Amino acid sequence: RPPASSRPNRRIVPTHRTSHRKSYDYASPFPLVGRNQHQLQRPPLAAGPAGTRAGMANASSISRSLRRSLAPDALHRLLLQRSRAFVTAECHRPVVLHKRGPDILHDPWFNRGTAFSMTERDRLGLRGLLPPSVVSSQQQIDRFMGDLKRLEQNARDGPSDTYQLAKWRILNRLHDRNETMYYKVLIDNIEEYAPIVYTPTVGAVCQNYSGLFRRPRGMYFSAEDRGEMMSMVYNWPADQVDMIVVTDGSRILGLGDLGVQGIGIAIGKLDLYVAAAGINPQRVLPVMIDVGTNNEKLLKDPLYLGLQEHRLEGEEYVEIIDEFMEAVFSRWPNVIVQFEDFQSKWAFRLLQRYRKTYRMFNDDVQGTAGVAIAGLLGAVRAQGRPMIDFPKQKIVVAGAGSAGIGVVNAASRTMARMLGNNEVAFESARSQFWIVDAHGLITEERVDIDPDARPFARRKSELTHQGLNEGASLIEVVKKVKPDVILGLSAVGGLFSKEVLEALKDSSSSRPAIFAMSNPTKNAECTPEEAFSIIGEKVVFSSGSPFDDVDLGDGKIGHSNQGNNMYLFPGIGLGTLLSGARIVSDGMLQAAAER
Ligand SMILES: NC(=O)C1=CN([C@@H]2O[C@H](COP(=O)(O)OP(=O)(O)OC[C@H]3O[C@@H](n4cnc5c(N)ncnc54)[C@H](O)[C@@H]3O)[C@@H](O)[C@H]2O)C=CC1
Ligand SMILES: CC(=O)C(=O)O
Ligand SMILES: [Mg+2]
Repeated sequence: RPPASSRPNRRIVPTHRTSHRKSYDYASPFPLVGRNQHQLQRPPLAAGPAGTRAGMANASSISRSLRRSLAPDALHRLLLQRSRAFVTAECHRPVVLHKRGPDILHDPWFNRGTAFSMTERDRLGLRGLLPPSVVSSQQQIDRFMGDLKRLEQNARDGPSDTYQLAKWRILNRLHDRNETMYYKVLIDNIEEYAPIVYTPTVGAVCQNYSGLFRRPRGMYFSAEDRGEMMSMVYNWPADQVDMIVVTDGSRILGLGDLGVQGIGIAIGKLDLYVAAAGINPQRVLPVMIDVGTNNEKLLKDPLYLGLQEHRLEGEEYVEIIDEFMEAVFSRWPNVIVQFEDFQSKWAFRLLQRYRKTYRMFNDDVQGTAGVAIAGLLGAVRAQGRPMIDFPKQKIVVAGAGSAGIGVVNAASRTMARMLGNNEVAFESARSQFWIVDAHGLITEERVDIDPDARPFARRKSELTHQGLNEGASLIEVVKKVKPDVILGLSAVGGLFSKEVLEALKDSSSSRPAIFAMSNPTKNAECTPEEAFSIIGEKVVFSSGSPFDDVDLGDGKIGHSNQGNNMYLFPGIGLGTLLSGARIVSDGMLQAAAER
């Protein structure tokens, strides 16, 4: 290792192979960081204070008699001059670096983080281990200072948000230092810290990721990496990877397109794989596929760490995902890939494209459905009815995206199975669902109906009988249908308004159920306080992000349950891994939900 005085400015030369070492002698015109850039980034030089290594080295380079004969300020000037000459000379000598890839990123002597140039990333085995954007050291400092200052400001959710982010940061730092200890803390306190490493705090983390970014975790594949992915996967240090959670950042929780910052959700989900399913932390890999972002704010943000261009679409997009899948399965043929928070149009298409070939599943479509079915069956039991009554439940679903349609698809199949698994059973099961999206009730009269929603569009004949029309509002639907359950996967906070909840009082169920499943907390369709205060203690309540139970007085508690795919995906991954299943089938998810 070089002397302390010269560390930050040394040029970095990979010498992991002897052949490289030979060719990189000091005289060679080494094409590393451009020399100019290197000099521009050099901090001002000064003699180290007496007593430090740098100071001692320089002081001892002046003879004792000269030191005695000089006035203190003259001696100081001379020291300064000599130390400059020394450091400047040192700066021009390349560092002989015996490390590659993550080892460099974890070494504070050599790590430059996002300031590593693309050529350095290629030479040092770092490609894919950092977000794609290359920033200057000044930008790195700006990001750090912004983050430091943010602690003093109120973030999106008010003061408590800042506090949660601070907790996340402390946990994250522990993860950087000692992963075993991190997971022990998480496992022993899972109820307390799941809301920090996962929803809701992970939402704020993703929103602020470019500011919070310190050390990269996971891999980044960008549109610029086309044709390189097969070799890039070998930059990951683990020979065995069991679980990958991949996102393209296009729909992070209910927060929309967060681009490269969505990596936070993949990290959070994998934390739960380790803490809840006992997957070896050395065998998990969070992945971000950066194909740009359509978030105008991020496109203009100088600190944004992803590609600052609009999202790729169409075949170009699919080719990138194809290349990624081929690359990871070629290096780790037994890996399981969980797709997470892809916007709905791609969630369904990619699931259909890969599900029969690769060990993969889509958590938002399939994991959410499994958890919702488990909750719906629990609600039947809470009504004191036998499970076989499930196909009689009337369910209104607000939201027809990947999650809403995923739930309706899978829940109707569960009903149909209970009814005999034939065509009549499917038709009967279908008619138990009313889907309302941003344009109201979806019926077969809907123009440009989404093909995934079409099978569940209400038939014209049913509409007259029910007194409903195409596009009917959620309130109208709840009033007319008197559902047993209203289930929100709309990402619209407060959608289950006072009027909707009042209408639910007329439910035909003895214990109507409300599943306000949208995340994070602010996007919940209603709070448990609202539900219990309007409908009363008989309501069964569950939400995507955790809420406290409600004190109903007289020693009664209104239980606030959590309905989140986190109760399912770790088990799906673990089960697939242990069973050696070649694909993740619908049957596996149904079985998991029923268990
Ligand atoms: N609790 C859980 O385990 C999970 C929760 N989610 C949450 O579900 C939400 C939606 O996710 P995606 O389906 O992927 O999103 P998406 O954006 O594809 O779908 C949202 C749907 O809500 C509809 N919508 C918008 N405004 C509406 C309104 N006023 N009334 C009724 N419907 C309205 C839209 O038309 C669209 O169909 C997100 O907030 C996400 O966090 C998603 C997966 C799992
Ligand atoms: C929980 C989850 O997967 C989501 O909100 O997208
Ligand atoms: Mg999700």
